[in-house]
Amino acid sequence: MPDPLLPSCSILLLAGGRGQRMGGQDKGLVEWQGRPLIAWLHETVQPLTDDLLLSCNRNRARYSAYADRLISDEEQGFPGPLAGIRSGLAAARNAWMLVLPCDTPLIDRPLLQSLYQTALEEPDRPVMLSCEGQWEPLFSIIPTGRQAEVDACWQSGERSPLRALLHVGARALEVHRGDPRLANLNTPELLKITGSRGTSS
Ligand SMILES: Nc1nc2c(ncn2[C@@H]2O[C@H](COP(=O)(O)OP(=O)(O)OP(=O)(O)O)[C@@H](O)[C@H]2O)c(=O)[nH]1
Ligand SMILES: [Mg+2]
Repeated sequence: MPDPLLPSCSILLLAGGRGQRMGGQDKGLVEWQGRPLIAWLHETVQPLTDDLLLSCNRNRARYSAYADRLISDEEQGFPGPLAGIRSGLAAARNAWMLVLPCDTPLIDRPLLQSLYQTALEEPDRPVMLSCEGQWEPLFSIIPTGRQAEVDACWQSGERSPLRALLHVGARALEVHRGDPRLANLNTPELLKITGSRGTSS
């Protein structure tokens, strides 16, 4: 395997949700422009890492094509994305873990590389995107050495990824509101957008 473009960085694709706004469908497997949403993410991130994790709570056989390893939440009943992050931090083999949601097929490598460069500046602190002041905790890089603190947050009852990451000192990488790369396809209506992927290098 060639050297990963983001050295020492595991990647966690979050696809463990209920998909309620999508009528209960497993959102990562819903098709957009002829392919499952997760396939677009996989194509973008696969060359970046030597440790690609995917968090799912259903359809493991289908998801196995899109990751090196699958993980699931410890608790049943879709306890929320922080459960996936927590399991990811426990499984990740590298010093950092990049977190991404499964429903953002327009995300590109330059943005992920910017997030990574920002993480390198202060290696012990998480970084998350912020759209003109609105934090986006599911677009983040977390030092895996902070796992015990995130876990302690969870054990104390915290379920918000944002509050958990702020608790461990997260800082922001600012992007413009409406950056098309962050388009989040949560509903059947939004799936109709025909954004172009351009080149993903
Ligand atoms: N592991 C895990 N991931 C989750 C869970 N809930 C949401 N996610 C993931 O977190 C990301 C953001 O969540 P949403 O966009 O709200 O997705 P969702 O929860 O499946 O959709 P809704 O039910 O419509 O809210 C998606 O990539 C989800 O797959 C969960 O309980 N466990
Ligand atoms: Mg949700």
